[in-house]
Amino acid sequence: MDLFSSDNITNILPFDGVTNYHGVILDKEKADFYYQQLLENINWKNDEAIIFGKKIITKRKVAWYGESEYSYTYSKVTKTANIFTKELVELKEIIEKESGETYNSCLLNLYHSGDEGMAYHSDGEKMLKKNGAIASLSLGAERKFSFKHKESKQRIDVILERGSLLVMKKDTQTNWLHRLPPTKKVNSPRINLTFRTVEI
Ligand SMILES: O=C(O)CCC(=O)C(=O)O
Ligand SMILES: [Fe+2]
Repeated sequence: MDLFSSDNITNILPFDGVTNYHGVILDKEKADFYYQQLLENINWKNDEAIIFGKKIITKRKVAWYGESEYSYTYSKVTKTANIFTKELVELKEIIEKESGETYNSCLLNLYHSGDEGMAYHSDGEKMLKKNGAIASLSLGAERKFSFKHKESKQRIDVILERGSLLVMKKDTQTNWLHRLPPTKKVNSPRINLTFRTVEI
């Protein structure tokens, strides 16, 4: 396999958006190294969200990092970002080079097993740069990821391999929802990093 080549980048969406799957961009050794580092050194917290007016705590853990300690609102709860660690700066540089885009923040998700996932949504928070690229790096267990068109309801599935990069661009968030479906087939953890641009 030719790592770091741009030959095999494909837009997995048939229309109304551009979402490029770059395949595996980190070799096994690097993917394992960063997975372990992030598992140990990230300030993981159970996510809080307000759903139908009630505060809920998710099993999945999350963490927000950025270039400064900006405050942000996610799932109707306001929090403060952590400052990028050395490993996150390294990964950001690798991903910026691979995707040809820049980012100033990162949302990390830790799914302990296949029981944990994320429901259909699009990433359209007000603070996010409109139509800015969102680059998703997957570490640990391989999981299925699904898109659903908001009108036609067409579904597109992709397997996010360990060390792979998926970049959602242009009007993807306007026209498509995405989710990480729970699965009985996976019983080991996965870490996902989504690099984004927030307007501070
Ligand atoms: O875990 C993933 O692959 C995606 C996470 C996601 O969609 C998000 O954090 O907005
Ligand atoms: Fe998302």
